[in-house]
Amino acid sequence: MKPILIVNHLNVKVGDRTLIRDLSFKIIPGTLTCITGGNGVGKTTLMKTLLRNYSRTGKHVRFTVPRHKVQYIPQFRNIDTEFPLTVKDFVSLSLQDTWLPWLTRREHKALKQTLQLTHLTKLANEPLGEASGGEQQRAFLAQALVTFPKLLIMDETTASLDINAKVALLKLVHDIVKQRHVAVMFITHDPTLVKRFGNYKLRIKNQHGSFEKIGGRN
Ligand SMILES: Nc1ncnc2c1ncn2[C@@H]1O[C@H](COP(=O)(O)OP(=O)(O)OP(=O)(O)O)[C@@H](O)[C@H]1O
Repeated sequence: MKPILIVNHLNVKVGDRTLIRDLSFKIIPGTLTCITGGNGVGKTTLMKTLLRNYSRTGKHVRFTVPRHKVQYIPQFRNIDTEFPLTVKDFVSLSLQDTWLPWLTRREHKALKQTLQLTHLTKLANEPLGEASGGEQQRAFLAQALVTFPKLLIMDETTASLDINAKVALLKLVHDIVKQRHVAVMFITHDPTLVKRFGNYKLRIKNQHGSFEKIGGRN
């Protein structure tokens, strides 16, 4: 299957400091790749490097999909609990790329489908600030999914959740990977999640990355 992202002999740096050397791997559609490694090894910096070097022809980082088909959910999102933004409005912030101040029929359809997919339909008109941690994470996921990305990069979005909520979110992500045939790169410190939901694992240690298939999954 044609990869979405090809990384070839990439060095990842912050300033003059090299965090990861000679990294190579490929991401294919419909798979979940877990990125693991100790604190400070460069997982987040790797994701930022990939996005910063987005190119269709690059030697070290090459994407085969347009930039708008790659979405990133960052590690920290601050939500102002006082701000009167509903779940639905928050999710639609990724839409509205036309000059129209309202959503098109197609955008409405995408919004409705995505709210259903992420089990947020009932909460659509509730304030995001009042949603639980797990519900907010689903809203972040929905905001990224509403544009139908081909590659979704998630940076430890489960860090603030308890284990049951983490498993529930990853189960949902895993189902979406299969249903929408999207590729997900997911940074995590949690071996249980890697074992249970990952198709591939990229482990970063001592400035090197090892990329391997997990179990018998594709
Ligand atoms: N903008 C920056 N300027 C200087 N140093 C940075 C910058 N961003 C990251 N670093 C450093 O690069 C190293 C890797 O950071 P990074 O956040 O990529 O690690 P990580 O593997 O994602 O860590 P964690 O698991 O703790 O989130 C750290 O030592 C960090 O302090």
